[in-house]
Order: sequence, then C-alpha cells, then structure tokens
Amino acid sequence: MDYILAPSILAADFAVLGEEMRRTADNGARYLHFDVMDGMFVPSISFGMPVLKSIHEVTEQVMDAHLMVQEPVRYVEDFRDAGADIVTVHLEACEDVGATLKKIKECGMKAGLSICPETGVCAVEEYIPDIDMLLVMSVHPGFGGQKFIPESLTKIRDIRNMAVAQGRELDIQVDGGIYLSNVREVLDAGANIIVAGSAIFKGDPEKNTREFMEILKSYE
Ligand SMILES: O=C(CO)[C@H](O)[C@H](O)COP(=O)(O)O
Repeated sequence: MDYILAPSILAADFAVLGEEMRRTADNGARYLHFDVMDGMFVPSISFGMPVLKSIHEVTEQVMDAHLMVQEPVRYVEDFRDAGADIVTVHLEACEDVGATLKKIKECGMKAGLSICPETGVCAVEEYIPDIDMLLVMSVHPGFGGQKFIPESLTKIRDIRNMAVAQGRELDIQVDGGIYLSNVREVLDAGANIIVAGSAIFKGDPEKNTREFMEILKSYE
C-alpha cells in the first residue's frame, strides 16, 4: 500500500500559491488537495476550477479535488477539464451517489467518496466496490484549523475492515486536524492518505512536508 501526503492548499498563502505548491512537491508530497467549498453544502466559499487548472499546468502532483459542494455531479466534467485526477464527493451532498461516482469514472478520473463526522460507516459499505478512495472527515467540513475528532479513528478502522472483507485494497484518506503529533494514530487505524493544511503551511512548508514524509515512509 502507498502512503501519501496530500497538503491542503486551503491553508496556503494564495498570493504565492505556485511557490507553496513547489515547497511540498520538492519534499515528497505526491498529491495536492483542493478543498472546493460552495457556500451551500458548507458555509464557506473557497475556490474552484480555475485555481486547480493553473496549478495543474505547473506541477506533476496528483490533483486531488475534494468537492464540498451540493449536487457535485454538475461539476464533474469541469473538474476533469481543469486537470483533476481524483474527484471526491460527499455522500451527504448527492441525490444519486451511484450515478455521481459513475460519472466521475466515465470522465476517466478516480472516484472518491467522503463522509462527514456525523455519518456512520454503514452508509458507505455498498459503494466500496465503486470507489477508489474513501475520505473520512475528521473535522466538520468547511474550515481549516479545527481540532481532530477522536471518534474518527474507529471509523477508519471499521472502513479498513469493511474494505478487507470485500477484498479491496482501498485508499483511505483522512482530512482535518492532522499534525505530526497525531498522524501515527491515524495511520495505525488504517488510513494511507493524509490531508494536512495548517500543519504544512502554517510554519515552514518544506520542513513540515519532510517531517510528515519521514513518518509516512516508515509505514511502507
Ligand atoms: O477540508 C477541510 C475543511 O473542510 C480542510 O482540508 C481540513 O480541515 C484540513 O485543514 P487542517 O489541516 O488545517 O485541519
């Protein structure tokens, strides 16, 4: 299994976004995580396709788009055209989850499914065969810099067990409140893709990326 760091640009300095991205890419972060917020599914508005497109044109990093957007099926083609490699949608935001995942795959991208802290893991079991990645939100979506919700660890374990029972080596991504101090707990629970915003960009992104990568490499 690959252990991957996905810095969330939500916490980056947008005035120098290209440089921020390179500071993570040059130190081993294979993904770049885009938190797209629509002001409907979550209260905040962040950024959309044009930002992803600009960054995609200047990096080899995997473009990992997390759509905190109501009815995300409306934007799947736009994110493909902007250069997204993975599109993750929220189970709670889709009228037809299966059709949304199908559309992502038909557009040639990896399909991710995300659940909010209040959604139980049973809700995702039927979709495991259709997805490449399950994203466990370990904070309430909408804002960076929140505190990790410890109950997320049980959810990660349960989803890993479900995937193993279905014979799937599923990518499990976890997002929210992850720092060098608690990332091992998240990995020990069964996650293999770590999203970190504040822990990377608030401070020295190069040093922070290197320190996360050292830990991730020790799990390979
Ligand atoms: O999806 C998000 C918020 O909806 C952020 O990516 C997530 O919270 C990461 O930020 P931080 O590492 O600062 O907690």
